[in-house]
Amino acid sequence: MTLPVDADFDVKYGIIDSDTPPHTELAALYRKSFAYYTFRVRLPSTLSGIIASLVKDKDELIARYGVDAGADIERTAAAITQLRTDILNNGALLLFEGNEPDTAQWNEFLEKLPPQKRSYYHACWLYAECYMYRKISSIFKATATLSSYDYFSRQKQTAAQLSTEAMMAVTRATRQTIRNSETFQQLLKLNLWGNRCDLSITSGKQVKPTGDAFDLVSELDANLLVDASASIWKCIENADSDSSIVDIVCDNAGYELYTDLILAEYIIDKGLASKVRFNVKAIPWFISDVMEYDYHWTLEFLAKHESELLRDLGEKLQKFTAEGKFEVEPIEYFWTSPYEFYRMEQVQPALYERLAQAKLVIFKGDLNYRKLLGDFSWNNTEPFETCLRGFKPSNLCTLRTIKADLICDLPPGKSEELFAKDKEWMLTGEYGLIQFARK
Ligand SMILES: O=P(O)(O)OC[C@@]1(O)O[C@H](CO)[C@@H](O)[C@@H]1O
Repeated sequence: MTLPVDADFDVKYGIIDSDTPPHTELAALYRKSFAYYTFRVRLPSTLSGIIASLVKDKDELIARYGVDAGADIERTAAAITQLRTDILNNGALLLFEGNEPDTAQWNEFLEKLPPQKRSYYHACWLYAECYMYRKISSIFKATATLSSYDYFSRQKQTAAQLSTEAMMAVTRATRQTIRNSETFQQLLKLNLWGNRCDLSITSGKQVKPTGDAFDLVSELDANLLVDASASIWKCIENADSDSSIVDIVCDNAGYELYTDLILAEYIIDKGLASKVRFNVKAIPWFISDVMEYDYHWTLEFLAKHESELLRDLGEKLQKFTAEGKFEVEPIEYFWTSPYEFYRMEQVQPALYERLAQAKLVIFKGDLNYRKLLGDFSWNNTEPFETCLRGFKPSNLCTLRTIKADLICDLPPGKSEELFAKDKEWMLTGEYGLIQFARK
């Protein structure tokens, strides 16, 4: 984390020169936090990337959306440049104006924030970062020609294409599997480490999965700091459960989504559930998050692949989707709201009740982890249950590679040991967690 040296900035915006204090909301207010680095460096770079690709793809966009798109591209690039400037100047989190389905919910949320906490550096990190992605979406939605354009789609598709080798190796290794705890735990871990390939952590730079995925899973066991995979197996193989549904709350497209599909295929093939539901994002989100279109694009990518192995897999998964064994859930704006999950029952009771139908809910990735823990600096040994603050619609687990400075449920001394080796160990995605909470 190389930070810009600008004492004036810190003085002007009241930045505190410390880590996030214990038991405090995470915020870019703390100079030594990852949130500060995110707002000073990562997000401005993400926005520059969007502007650059609008300029680069202008002709293609005009060919696709018509000549009026030319002016919309100019306006959009200007609005995103403004957003970047606002972030670099600790601007306010203003109310949204468009008539998108979630505008009222967002505005109600923003209006309830204390006025002194309604700016990028003073708001809770989770709120301010979600706000930025919602704001980008509103800029595109306000145009006549680009309102349905997914400005991250090319990056997501490239990520999938770059993963072909890894996909072939994993597909080959999983055509004949056994229904047992060991195999299930391996696939769960494969799925966990798939979360390393996220584009928002690199501000959009591609990450190519290399090496044999299953060898890597074994090698990475030492980096798995909490491993509740055996308890998750017990939960899912339990024949007494009334429910036969597993929910996956998805994170990234590309290789990670592929590993979600492989885990889901196993769950269906081995009769561990009759349906796997995929919960995807309503708007382009944290660069690489899965939207409904990405799900179908990925199945099509596999089904039309030159490799017979991937083609067979793609066709099988398309059939699962047509038969309702795999289901993409209807658009749900709660996932792209700023709310922590402990507030779901109150804010979006229908979603809470829907998750309660599942025998297991799998939360993927770092941002979902932040929402489970509520972007809060828990003590690193505090129990997962405590940190969920009562959120437990069903049995739930989290598969998260660690890319942000919050954590819980570690064995005493572990965090200190890792900090002694590398003071940035929480930011690299090299370490992972599989945590579980029984309903
Ligand atoms: O949810 P994901 O894809 O695993 O990670 C999202 C992420 O890159 O974005 C956040 C910061 O911008 C971090 O919490 C995390 O590193």
